[in-house]
Amino acid sequence: MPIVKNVSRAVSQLLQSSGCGCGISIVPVRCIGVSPRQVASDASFHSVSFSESDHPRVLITGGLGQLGVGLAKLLRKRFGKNNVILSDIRKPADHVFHSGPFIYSDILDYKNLREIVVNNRITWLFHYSALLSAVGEANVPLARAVNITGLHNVLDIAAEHNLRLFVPSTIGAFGPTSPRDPTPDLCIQRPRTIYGVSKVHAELMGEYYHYRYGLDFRCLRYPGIISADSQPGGGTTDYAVQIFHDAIKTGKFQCNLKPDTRLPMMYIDDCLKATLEVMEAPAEALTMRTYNISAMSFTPEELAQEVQKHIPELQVTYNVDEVRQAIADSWPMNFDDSNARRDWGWKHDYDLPELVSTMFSFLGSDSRIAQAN
Ligand SMILES: NC(=O)C1=CN([C@@H]2O[C@H](COP(=O)(O)OP(=O)(O)OC[C@H]3O[C@@H](n4cnc5c(N)ncnc54)[C@H](O)[C@@H]3O)[C@@H](O)[C@H]2O)C=CC1
Ligand SMILES: CC(=O)[C@H](N)C(=O)O
Repeated sequence: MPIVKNVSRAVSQLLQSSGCGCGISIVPVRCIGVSPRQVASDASFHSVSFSESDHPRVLITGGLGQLGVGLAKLLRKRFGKNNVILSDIRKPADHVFHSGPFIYSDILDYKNLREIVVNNRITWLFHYSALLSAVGEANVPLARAVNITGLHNVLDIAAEHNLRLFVPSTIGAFGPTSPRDPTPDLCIQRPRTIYGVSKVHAELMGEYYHYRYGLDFRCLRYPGIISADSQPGGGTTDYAVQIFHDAIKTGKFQCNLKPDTRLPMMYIDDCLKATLEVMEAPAEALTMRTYNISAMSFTPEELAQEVQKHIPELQVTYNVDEVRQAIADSWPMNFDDSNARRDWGWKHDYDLPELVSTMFSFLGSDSRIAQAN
């Protein structure tokens, strides 16, 4: 009890003091009573620290989705295979399992997550677990648990163990009352999906932990991400990946959004590059902790026209999914990422033509419909 009283006193002193509390290390609420920070400072398990020149020890949560395996590949190239641990609640494919360390981790299991961080001396955490926009609307209680309760676990563990924490946000963190063309970093955010609400919550909680506890929180709002070797996990922008597979396999594509629905999009290599860059950026360069990043913006019709330059026989029809269409109609059409470009030199490499030709060279023009017939 005396410890709790002392911490409470410290908290109330901080609350009464002016300013943001940057640099003042106060334990997050959950740690009161159980935090290793209350163990004597010479406790050996907590005394290991890494110098600036050492590689970070990385954990990726939700790493078996569309983005995590590619992120692990990039980070392993940079920091060494064994310094990057992929985790998820799903069973990894053989090639993923054999490509580097993998561990089971359910982000809703706080103690297990903490154990993984401690036992593996994790210093950087990329928190990718989430339910995306369309699957989130189909299962709101699960989306609320994973995207909000799971985030709370991650934030507390990251603050408790002084981790550098990356949490992706999304164009879906904006809503119908946000300016949509373009959408700046700071504006009204009233999303109407559980996904969007949970991501605004993540942005705000991460920034709060940064100012309140000194957590090194970094966040990028990703556009819809397009990748060739991984499937999207149930979002509104999934059509922009599916069109390539269907064009190659059948020469026909049925789009679930209207032809003129404009959304910001990005090739996965640009997305992962930005993620590593913002994590490596010196803290002094970051005037904000949550940034929009942008590359291109297109409609299904414009994407189909670009794809038809490679597969002219592609037939596109439209069968609108009302849920996805309503979501898309409330999201940004163009994303203003000028702050990211100014602060840490963000620059994308792929515009629409490069994206489409890269997707086809990756997916293999050998398997084109023309040859399948
Ligand atoms: N892919 C995209 O277009 C975009 C993605 N993002 C964000 O990037 C992150 C990664 O996205 P994706 O890889 O596309 O997502 P995804 O839906 O493909 O993968 C999410 C992963 O989270 C895992 N997961 C679910 N419940 C879990 C739990 N209780 N514990 C641990 N893991 C759990 C799933 O098994 C899945 O492998 C997400 O936070 C997403 O919101 C943001 C904007 C765009
Ligand atoms: C843009 C995203 O966050 C995701 N791809 C989705 O469509 O839900």
